[in-house]
Amino acid sequence: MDGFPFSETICAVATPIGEAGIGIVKISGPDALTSLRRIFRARTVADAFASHRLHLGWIVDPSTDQRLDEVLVSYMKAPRSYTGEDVVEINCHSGYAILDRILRLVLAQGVRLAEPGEFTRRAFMNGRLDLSQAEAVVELIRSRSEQELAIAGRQLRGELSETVHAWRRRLLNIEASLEAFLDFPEELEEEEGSSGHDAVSQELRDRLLPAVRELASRYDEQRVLREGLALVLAGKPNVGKSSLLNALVGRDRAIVTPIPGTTRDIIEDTFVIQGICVRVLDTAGVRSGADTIESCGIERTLRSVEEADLVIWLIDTSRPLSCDDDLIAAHVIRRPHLVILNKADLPQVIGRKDVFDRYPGVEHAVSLSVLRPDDIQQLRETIRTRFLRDAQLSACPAFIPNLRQKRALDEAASALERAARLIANGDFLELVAAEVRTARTALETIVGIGAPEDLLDEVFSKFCIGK
Ligand SMILES: Nc1nc2c(c(=O)[nH]1)N(C=O)[C@@H](CNc1ccc(C(=O)N[C@@H](CCC(=O)O)C(=O)O)cc1)CN2
Ligand SMILES: Nc1nc2c(ncn2[C@@H]2O[C@H](COP(=O)(O)OP(=O)(O)OP(=O)(O)O)[C@@H](O)[C@H]2O)c(=O)[nH]1
Ligand SMILES: [Mg+2]
Repeated sequence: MDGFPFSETICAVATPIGEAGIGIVKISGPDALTSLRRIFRARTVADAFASHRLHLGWIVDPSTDQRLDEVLVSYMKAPRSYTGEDVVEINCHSGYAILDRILRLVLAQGVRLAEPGEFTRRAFMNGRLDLSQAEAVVELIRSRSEQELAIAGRQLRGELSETVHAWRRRLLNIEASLEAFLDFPEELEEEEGSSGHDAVSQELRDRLLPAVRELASRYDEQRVLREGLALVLAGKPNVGKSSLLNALVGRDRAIVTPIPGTTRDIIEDTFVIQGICVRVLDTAGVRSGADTIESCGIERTLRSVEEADLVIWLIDTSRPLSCDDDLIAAHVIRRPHLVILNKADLPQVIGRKDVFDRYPGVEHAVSLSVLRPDDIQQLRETIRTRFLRDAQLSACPAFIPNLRQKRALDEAASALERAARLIANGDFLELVAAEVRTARTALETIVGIGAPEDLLDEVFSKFCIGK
């Protein structure tokens, strides 16, 4: 990546590559307009390229003068653009060959291909958005549910940034007071007594610390709203796990056969219950004496059970319980779980009592047939009320930090705690000041102030090309 301010002009396809109504090739940097001029013939012969207007014309191959595609082009002159640089967008027809051809024509003008997230990284470097807003852009793109979208939207609008900036200003004020105490210790003692200390100590311990902690705690409490609920379907072979996956997501996602051991690997899909995303994992049936491939699958199943927010353990009630069920039970009971007594439509060999007697740790069991749509509807309702209610109730007012932000908040909280303790013990103010500074620096990484290169690399590597 070249130095700031950037001298290189970058380009990328900003839309999914494939057949679609329109595709966009985006160019940003000092040579954006010059490179466009070489490959664009406006329909009307106006030489001046008005900024923030759409221009209709043709993309032409300058070496052959062949017209390739009729396009609409926009030019956004610096600094009034997304990146803060000169930006050109070519709105062409979308298809593999045409997008590839236009992109290569742009590259041939001395423009280089953008790295993932590089447009947004430039926007960040030019002060168009801060780091938490840049992260919000990715999270907005990744959102699959109303809830995720709402959180990303709040972050993009700068809600987190405002909170962090307000805390930062207060910490800067505290640092200034501490400096003053250090420079004029006699004034502090004579005129203010220890009240100066008290004010600082109260501000740190009673106001800032609880606020920072509260925001950090939302990550653990409401992570499901941000990341979705990880739901794992587990059970012996042939109990109906894959049938349940298909029923929940409403399409034929996994292969279903009467042969036990059909699913060998983890199959993942998502569905949404009342605005909350549920990531559902169908797994290989657990049984002893399986072949090598199947055993690997079983190992994966047990691992995913450990990581699940909720495990649905399916039991086939038309067959007796066995030692394979005991093995599954041992893993499932330690996790939040729901037992499904499946195949209720068949003659029943075991009942609810058999399960509760054999596995005292089981908390909740529902009897149903995965083949009946009404039963699936009922199951969605059970998942919602039993496992998502808390999340939904507390959803509306609160912003929820992501993992990176939570770590920064934790770091700030620890430093604030140490600072408050030092000042209460009457320790050296230099030490207090150092902790306050540590807290401030941790908070600053959230919005990207003084963010080191590798942090930026990490954040922007999550972006797609063309963003
Ligand atoms: N065609 C297109 N659609 C798009 C984008 C884009 O880059 N191109 N966006 C890309 O993500 C999003 C819109 N976000 C944008 C945010 C800021 C600016 C922008 O030009 N900001 C200038 C102010 C412009 C003005 O003065 O009116 C600025 O911040 O200085 C443009 C798009 C979604 N849709
Ligand atoms: N009668 C009846 N058959 C069911 C029910 N649920 C699933 N089945 C049948 O049971 C068989 C096995 O279903 P799958 O969904 O493939 O079972 P699985 O648990 O994914 O099996 P493995 O992938 O082998 O672990 C299929 O023939 C399904 O049609 C049910 O509620 N009632
Ligand atoms: Mg299966």
